[in-house]
Formats: sequence, structure tokens, C-alpha cells
Amino acid sequence: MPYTRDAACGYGKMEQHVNRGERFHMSGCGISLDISLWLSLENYQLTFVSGEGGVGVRVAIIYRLHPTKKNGLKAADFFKEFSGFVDSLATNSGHLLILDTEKLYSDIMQVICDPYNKTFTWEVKKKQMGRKQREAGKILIEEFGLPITVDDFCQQLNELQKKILPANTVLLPGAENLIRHLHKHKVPIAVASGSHIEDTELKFTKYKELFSLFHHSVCSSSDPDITQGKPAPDCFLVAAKRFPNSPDTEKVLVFEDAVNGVEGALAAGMQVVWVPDANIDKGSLAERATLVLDTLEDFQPELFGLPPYGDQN
Ligand SMILES: O=c1[nH]cc([C@@H]2O[C@H](COP(=O)(O)O)[C@@H](O)[C@H]2O)c(=O)[nH]1
Repeated sequence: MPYTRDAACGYGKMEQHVNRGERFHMSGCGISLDISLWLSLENYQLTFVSGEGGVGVRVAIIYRLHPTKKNGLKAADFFKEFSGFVDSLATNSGHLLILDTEKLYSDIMQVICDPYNKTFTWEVKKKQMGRKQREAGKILIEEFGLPITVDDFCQQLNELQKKILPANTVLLPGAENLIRHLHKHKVPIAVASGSHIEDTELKFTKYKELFSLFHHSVCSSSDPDITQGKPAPDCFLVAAKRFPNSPDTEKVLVFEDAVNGVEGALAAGMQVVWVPDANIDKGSLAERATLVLDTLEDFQPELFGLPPYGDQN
């Protein structure tokens, strides 16, 4: 698609070319798009794409410069400037696995790594996801050789989570629909998380009513009945036991994004729908999970003997 202006706006080039209020017009392949760019905050750019000629697109793309030594930006700048802004954009709870917190965790991990000039990676993240707080801290410290203790890690993590999670957490596509559907049809549902109960509450700050639809939540980092976090099966077994009729494990269906969580659910003898991030290498786990989906929006309840969407009864 040709631009009517020279400046191609690949992410790398955008840094050099964008000025406040600048507009691009792209056309070709029967599609015509208007892209307006402006620096809405000191270090971030907001892009609106709107379609013309029968193309119904209205997308807001938020772009932030990648923190480098050269531009002097740190991942922490993101939080300072951005949380209120994202909050105002994320008011559409209808649209927007349940909560999209993994990007926030990655930024928090990068802030903890920043003083030691280490770059947080998906390889390390994959090992941490779903784990209890202290176990996740141990992994970060060992993988990057950080000169801090697990207690230091937990203290920093808790401070950052309090600042970041309440305003910035948004629902992932398909999550709200699924929770309301199961609740409406009286299918008992619970949260089984690696987090501390306080973090789970921080994450649901904007979605208290939705959170109330869960019968209970098991939070591995603070629950006295959980000795081992994911990938151990404990949190899933305890979550199942706490339903009034304590269902047999093979009748429980788990929704997971973390590799550790899928391993835990399988070890508990449960069925598991895995919705992995695109950055996760699925490997042989994809064959062991009951079902692998790109998004919860693709979940079809009837495949598991549940009432289909749109069923009024
Ligand atoms: O990038 C990360 N993702 C996830 C975790 C860990 O995973 C938990 C979330 O697990 P769950 O998805 O089961 O709630 C977090 O509390 C944290 O301990 C982490 O440390 N770093």
C-alpha cells in the first residue's frame, strides 16, 4: 500500500518522522486508510486509523518508544505517564483468559531488572507464569544473577503491583461473555491463581461485580492449604474441593494461559483449554492439552457438554 507521504511508518522509522498532529493517507488494494499520529504524552504516540471507501475500521494503536540506553527511557517511565491514560481508554469493559495482566507483569519484571541492565525475556517469563510469588522471584534472580534477595523481589513486586494493577488491568476478549454465560446457566466457577489474594483483588478492582460471579478463588501465594504452586496440581484440587458438591476431577474444565498451569491441571486429572500467548512455543504440550485456542472468543461450550451461547434456557 503506497503512502501519500514519504515517511513510511514502520515502528523503527516512526520515531524519526512523527510530529504532533501529522496525518498520513494510505491507499491501494481497494482500501483507503487515514492515519493520524500525534505525541499525546511525552514519550508515547497515539495513532488512530480510520477507513474510507467502505472499510469499517476504527483502531487506536498506542505506540511507545522502546526503552534504550540511547533515548534514556526506562520501563518505569511507562507506568509514571501512562496508567491514567490507559484507564481512560479502557472504559469499554464489554469488549475488552480473564484479565490481560501478563504484559503488566513483564513490565514489572523489566523494572526490577533495569538497575542491573538485564533484559527480561519470554524464555524466563514462561518459567515464571502461574508460579507462586516467591518461586517466580527465585527464577528471576537465578536466571539473571540479580544481586537481590527473594524478599527484596517480593517487596518491589508488591509496591509496583499496587501502583499498576488496579487501573491498567483489562479483560481479555471472550472472558466476560464466558463467565456470564456459565454463571447464568448455574455452572459453578472458581478462580485458581498463582497470585496472592491481595493481588487478585487488585487485578479485579475495575471488575468487582464480574469477580463476584465466581463461587470462590484459590490464590496459591497466600492460601494456607497450598504448599506447592503451579505446575503442581494443588491449587486446582483445592479449588474443586471447595465447591459444595466437590466434583470429580475429570469433570472439571480448566482455562489456562501458563505452561505451568496446563501442567498443573493435567497433573490434577482435569481437562484443560489452553489459550497460550503467541510468544509461547507450544511444543508437545499442545497435544496433551484437551483443546488449544488462540482466544477465548473461539470457545464453544457445547463441545464440553455445556449449554451453547445464545441458548435462552
Ligand atoms: O511475567 C510474569 N508472569 C507471571 C508471574 C507469576 O505468575 C503469577 C500469576 O499466576 P496466575 O496466572 O496463575 O494468576 C504472578 O502472581 C507471578 O507470581 C511472574 O512472576 N512473572
